Amino acid sequence: MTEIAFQDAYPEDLSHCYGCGRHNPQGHQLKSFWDGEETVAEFQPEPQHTAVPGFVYGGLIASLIDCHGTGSASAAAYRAEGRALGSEPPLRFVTASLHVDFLRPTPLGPVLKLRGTIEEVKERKVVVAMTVSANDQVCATGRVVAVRLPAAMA
Ligand SMILES: CCCCCCCC/C=C\CCCCCCCC(=O)SCCNC(=O)CCNC(=O)[C@H](O)C(C)(C)COP(=O)(O)OP(=O)(O)OC[C@H]1O[C@@H](n2cnc3c(N)ncnc32)[C@H](O)[C@@H]1OP(=O)(O)O
Repeated sequence: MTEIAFQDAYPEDLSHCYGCGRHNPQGHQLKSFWDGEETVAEFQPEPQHTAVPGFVYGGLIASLIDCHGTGSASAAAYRAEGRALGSEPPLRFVTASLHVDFLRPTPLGPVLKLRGTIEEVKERKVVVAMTVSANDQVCATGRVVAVRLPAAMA
Protein backbone atom coordinates (compact mmCIF):
# COMPACT_ATOMS: atom_id res chain seq x y z
CA MET A 1 0.00 0.00 0.00
CA THR A 2 1.32 3.44 -0.91
CA GLU A 3 1.24 5.81 2.01
CA ILE A 4 -0.45 9.14 1.34
CA ALA A 5 1.15 12.38 2.53
CA PHE A 6 -0.85 14.13 5.26
CA GLN A 7 -1.15 17.25 3.11
CA ASP A 8 -2.44 15.26 0.13
CA ALA A 9 -5.47 14.34 2.25
CA TYR A 10 -6.43 18.01 2.73
CA PRO A 11 -9.62 19.00 0.89
CA GLU A 12 -9.18 20.43 -2.62
CA ASP A 13 -10.30 23.92 -1.63
CA LEU A 14 -7.90 24.04 1.34
CA SER A 15 -4.75 22.97 -0.47
CA HIS A 16 -3.28 26.34 -1.43
CA CYS A 17 -1.07 26.87 1.62
CA TYR A 18 2.31 28.40 0.70
CA GLY A 19 4.13 25.88 2.85
CA CYS A 20 2.31 22.68 2.00
CA GLY A 21 -0.52 23.17 -0.48
CA ARG A 22 -0.34 20.79 -3.41
CA HIS A 23 -2.17 23.41 -5.51
CA ASN A 24 0.42 26.15 -4.88
CA PRO A 25 3.04 25.84 -7.63
CA GLN A 26 5.15 28.65 -6.09
CA GLY A 27 5.01 27.09 -2.61
CA HIS A 28 7.18 24.57 -0.78
CA GLN A 29 4.71 21.68 -1.20
CA LEU A 30 5.95 20.00 1.97
CA LYS A 31 4.88 16.37 2.39
CA SER A 32 4.69 14.72 5.81
CA PHE A 33 4.35 11.04 6.71
CA TRP A 34 4.20 8.74 9.73
CA ASP A 35 7.34 6.91 10.84
CA GLY A 36 5.98 4.79 13.66
CA GLU A 37 4.82 7.14 16.40
CA GLU A 38 6.76 10.06 14.91
CA THR A 39 6.22 12.13 11.78
CA VAL A 40 8.78 12.92 9.10
CA ALA A 41 9.24 15.26 6.15
CA GLU A 42 12.12 16.28 3.92
CA PHE A 43 12.87 19.51 2.09
CA GLN A 44 15.64 20.46 -0.32
CA PRO A 45 16.49 24.17 0.10
CA GLU A 46 17.43 26.08 -3.04
CA PRO A 47 19.83 29.02 -3.47
CA GLN A 48 16.94 31.53 -3.12
CA HIS A 49 16.47 30.29 0.45
CA THR A 50 19.79 31.85 1.49
CA ALA A 51 20.26 33.84 4.71
CA VAL A 52 24.03 34.35 4.67
CA PRO A 53 25.75 32.67 1.70
CA GLY A 54 26.00 28.97 2.46
CA PHE A 55 23.28 28.97 5.13
CA VAL A 56 19.50 28.56 5.13
CA TYR A 57 17.14 31.47 5.85
CA GLY A 58 15.49 31.04 9.26
CA GLY A 59 12.07 32.05 8.00
CA LEU A 60 12.09 29.10 5.64
CA ILE A 61 12.92 26.78 8.53
CA ALA A 62 10.05 28.31 10.54
CA SER A 63 7.59 27.75 7.70
CA LEU A 64 8.68 24.11 7.36
CA ILE A 65 8.13 23.63 11.10
CA ASP A 66 4.75 25.37 10.78
CA CYS A 67 3.49 23.09 8.02
CA HIS A 68 4.99 19.88 9.34
CA GLY A 69 3.42 20.76 12.68
CA THR A 70 -0.09 21.46 11.42
CA GLY A 71 0.03 18.45 9.10
CA SER A 72 1.20 16.23 11.95
CA ALA A 73 -1.55 17.64 14.16
CA SER A 74 -4.22 16.72 11.65
CA ALA A 75 -2.80 13.21 11.17
CA ALA A 76 -2.55 12.69 14.95
CA ALA A 77 -6.18 13.71 15.39
CA TYR A 78 -7.32 11.19 12.76
CA ARG A 79 -5.15 8.49 14.33
CA ALA A 80 -6.52 9.25 17.81
CA GLU A 81 -10.03 8.70 16.47
CA GLY A 82 -8.98 5.53 14.65
CA ARG A 83 -9.96 7.04 11.31
CA ALA A 84 -8.35 7.13 7.86
CA LEU A 85 -6.64 10.37 6.83
CA GLY A 86 -9.04 12.66 5.02
CA SER A 87 -12.19 10.75 6.01
CA GLU A 88 -15.34 12.72 6.80
CA PRO A 89 -15.95 14.77 8.84
CA PRO A 90 -12.68 16.62 8.21
CA LEU A 91 -10.24 17.42 11.02
CA ARG A 92 -8.65 20.74 10.05
CA PHE A 93 -6.08 22.59 12.10
CA VAL A 94 -4.48 26.02 11.95
CA THR A 95 -1.44 27.33 13.79
CA ALA A 96 -2.21 29.04 17.10
CA SER A 97 1.44 29.17 18.22
CA LEU A 98 4.73 28.65 16.37
CA HIS A 99 7.94 28.54 18.39
CA VAL A 100 11.36 28.06 16.79
CA ASP A 101 14.84 27.82 18.32
CA PHE A 102 17.79 28.09 15.95
CA LEU A 103 20.52 26.01 17.58
CA ARG A 104 23.22 26.40 14.95
CA PRO A 105 23.54 27.71 11.38
CA THR A 106 21.80 25.40 8.93
CA PRO A 107 24.00 24.58 5.94
CA LEU A 108 22.49 25.24 2.51
CA GLY A 109 23.03 22.13 0.43
CA PRO A 110 21.92 18.98 2.22
CA VAL A 111 18.29 17.87 2.37
CA LEU A 112 16.64 19.08 5.58
CA LYS A 113 14.96 16.37 7.63
CA LEU A 114 12.05 17.17 9.92
CA ARG A 115 10.94 14.86 12.69
CA GLY A 116 7.85 15.44 14.81
CA THR A 117 6.71 14.07 18.15
CA ILE A 118 3.06 14.36 19.16
CA GLU A 119 3.09 15.82 22.67
CA GLU A 120 -0.61 16.29 23.30
CA VAL A 121 -3.87 15.44 21.54
CA LYS A 122 -7.10 17.00 22.76
CA GLU A 123 -10.35 17.40 20.89
CA ARG A 124 -9.56 20.99 19.80
CA LYS A 125 -5.80 21.21 20.33
CA VAL A 126 -2.74 19.21 19.27
CA VAL A 127 0.84 20.05 20.29
CA VAL A 128 3.74 18.86 18.12
CA ALA A 129 7.46 19.15 18.93
CA MET A 130 9.90 19.02 16.03
CA THR A 131 13.54 18.89 15.05
CA VAL A 132 15.12 20.05 11.79
CA SER A 133 18.39 18.31 10.87
CA ALA A 134 21.02 18.69 8.19
CA ASN A 135 23.75 16.09 7.78
CA ASP A 136 22.28 14.23 10.80
CA GLN A 137 22.85 17.24 13.04
CA VAL A 138 19.90 19.04 14.66
CA CYS A 139 20.05 22.69 13.58
CA ALA A 140 16.66 23.90 14.85
CA THR A 141 13.88 22.74 17.12
CA GLY A 142 10.26 23.86 17.04
CA ARG A 143 6.91 23.51 18.67
CA VAL A 144 3.49 24.12 17.17
CA VAL A 145 0.16 24.47 18.98
CA ALA A 146 -2.47 23.63 16.39
CA VAL A 147 -6.14 24.32 17.03
CA ARG A 148 -9.03 22.65 15.28
CA LEU A 149 -11.36 25.01 13.49
CA PRO A 150 -15.06 24.83 14.24
CA ALA A 151 -16.93 23.25 11.30
CA ALA A 152 -18.60 26.59 10.60
CA MET A 153 -15.20 28.23 9.85
CA ALA A 154 -13.65 25.46 7.82
C1 LIG B 1 -5.56 31.68 8.00
C2 LIG B 1 -6.84 30.97 8.32
C3 LIG B 1 -6.96 29.65 7.62
C4 LIG B 1 -8.39 29.17 7.52
C5 LIG B 1 -8.51 27.84 6.81
C6 LIG B 1 -8.56 26.70 7.79
C7 LIG B 1 -8.67 25.35 7.16
C8 LIG B 1 -7.31 24.69 7.08
C9 LIG B 1 -7.42 23.24 6.78
C10 LIG B 1 -6.45 22.63 6.07
C11 LIG B 1 -5.33 23.40 5.50
C12 LIG B 1 -4.15 23.34 6.42
C13 LIG B 1 -3.23 24.45 6.09
C14 LIG B 1 -2.15 24.46 7.10
C15 LIG B 1 -1.98 25.83 7.63
C16 LIG B 1 -0.54 26.15 7.81
C17 LIG B 1 -0.34 26.90 9.03
C18 LIG B 1 -0.77 28.35 8.90
O1 LIG B 1 -0.05 29.15 8.38
S1 LIG B 1 -2.30 28.77 9.56
C19 LIG B 1 -2.33 30.58 9.46
C20 LIG B 1 -1.86 31.20 10.75
N1 LIG B 1 -2.82 30.97 11.82
C21 LIG B 1 -3.93 31.73 11.97
O2 LIG B 1 -4.20 32.64 11.24
C22 LIG B 1 -4.81 31.39 13.15
C23 LIG B 1 -5.50 32.64 13.69
N2 LIG B 1 -6.07 32.33 15.01
C24 LIG B 1 -7.29 31.79 15.17
O3 LIG B 1 -8.05 31.60 14.23
C25 LIG B 1 -7.68 31.44 16.57
O4 LIG B 1 -6.89 32.18 17.50
C26 LIG B 1 -7.45 29.93 16.86
C27 LIG B 1 -8.42 29.08 15.97
C28 LIG B 1 -6.01 29.47 16.63
C29 LIG B 1 -7.77 29.65 18.33
O5 LIG B 1 -9.13 29.93 18.51
P1 LIG B 1 -9.67 30.20 19.96
O6 LIG B 1 -8.88 31.34 20.53
O7 LIG B 1 -11.16 30.32 19.91
O8 LIG B 1 -9.34 28.86 20.69
P2 LIG B 1 -9.36 28.61 22.24
O9 LIG B 1 -10.60 27.80 22.52
O10 LIG B 1 -9.14 29.86 23.01
O11 LIG B 1 -8.06 27.70 22.45
C30 LIG B 1 -8.07 26.32 22.14
C31 LIG B 1 -6.82 25.74 22.76
O12 LIG B 1 -5.66 26.27 22.07
C32 LIG B 1 -4.80 26.97 22.99
N3 LIG B 1 -4.24 28.15 22.34
C33 LIG B 1 -4.89 29.06 21.58
N4 LIG B 1 -4.04 29.99 21.16
C34 LIG B 1 -2.83 29.68 21.67
C35 LIG B 1 -1.53 30.27 21.58
N5 LIG B 1 -1.32 31.36 20.85
N6 LIG B 1 -0.51 29.67 22.22
C36 LIG B 1 -0.69 28.53 22.94
N7 LIG B 1 -1.91 27.91 23.05
C37 LIG B 1 -2.94 28.49 22.43
C38 LIG B 1 -5.71 27.35 24.16
O13 LIG B 1 -4.99 27.54 25.36
C39 LIG B 1 -6.65 26.15 24.23
O14 LIG B 1 -5.97 25.09 24.88
P3 LIG B 1 -6.66 24.25 26.05
O15 LIG B 1 -7.86 23.55 25.43
O16 LIG B 1 -7.08 25.25 27.10
O17 LIG B 1 -5.61 23.27 26.50
